[in-house]
Order: sequence, then structure tokens, then C-alpha cells
Amino acid sequence: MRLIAVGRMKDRVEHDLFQRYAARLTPRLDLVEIAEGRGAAVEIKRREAQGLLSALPERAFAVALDEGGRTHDSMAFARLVERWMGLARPLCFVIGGAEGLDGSVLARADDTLSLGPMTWPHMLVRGLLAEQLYRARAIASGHPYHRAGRP
Ligand SMILES: C[S@@+](CC[C@H](N)C(=O)[O-])C[C@H]1O[C@@H](n2cnc3c(N)ncnc32)[C@H](O)[C@@H]1O
Repeated sequence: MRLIAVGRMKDRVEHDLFQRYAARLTPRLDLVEIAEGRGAAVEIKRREAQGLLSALPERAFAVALDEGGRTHDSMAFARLVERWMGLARPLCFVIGGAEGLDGSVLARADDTLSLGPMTWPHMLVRGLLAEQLYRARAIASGHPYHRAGRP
């Protein structure tokens, strides 16, 4: 699996949060960082879109992280991840920068994923996604990391 994301992760706390889960994931989650765009918001998104789209392998199954995207509970997400992995296409997740994703990236995406309707900082989204992928894989393999008990 590959995570294609805008910006360079400089903050130690954000780096460690992402690594805590990414390092334990099977299959591995490779991080590809795209340079932040400059200029007006539209230009920033357009330039970042070029970088994001060109980092996608040709046959990639691309999942765009977007607050307006599809939401799932962790059990449903675990089933979805298994389905995506079964497609035998490179599974890639895409995270935008401070201005969000350009429409061209959303148009290319095969699916979208929302972590809820609130806007999260893009560097934090990396850690949140890595944790949910780790949880999904734990659910699929029967590992007790996920406690499903709810009233
Ligand atoms: C600071 S947010 C961009 C906010 C921007 N105004 C927008 O409307 O997308 C940066 C990136 O983090 C990701 N992101 C932020 N909140 C998210 C959420 N609730 N669900 C999924 N992805 C989110 C998206 O990839 C977004 O492009």
C-alpha cells in the first residue's frame, strides 16, 4: 500500500504518530511526499494535483481522503480494505495539503474516504489513516487490538 501526501513531515510528534502504526502494518504502507504548491489557492491545488497524480501508478486503485467523502465504521472499513486489497491493483491513499484536493484528484479517485465531517490538519490525517488501516488489518486477522464491544 502507498500513501501519497502533500508536504514534508517535519514535526517529530506527527512523524512518530504515523510511524507507530505504519511500522506495524502488513502489507507495508509506503509514504510518498509531494512538494507543497505555491501561489494562490487555485494554483496551489493545481500544482499539488500534478504531483499527486503523477505519483499514482497507472493501475492504482486510488482512495482520496476528503472530509466530504464516504464514511464507514471500523468494521465496515476493515471489510472494504480487504476488498480493495483483493483487486490486485496497487492500493494508494491520497491526502491533500492545507488547501485540500483539486477536483482533478477527486475525479481520478476510485473511491473517497472521510474520517468524519470535521477538517483535520493534513499531517494528523496521516496518523489517523495509518491507525485505521492497522485497526482494519487487526479486525481482518482476528487480532484483539480492536475491542468491538458497544452497548
Ligand atoms: C486541512 S485539510 C484541507 C481542507 C480543505 N479546506 C478542504 O476542503 O479539503 C487537508 C487534507 O487533509 C485531509 N482531511 C482533512 N480532514 C479530513 C477528514 N475529515 N476526512 C478525510 N480527510 C481529511 C484531506 O485529504 C484534505 O485535503
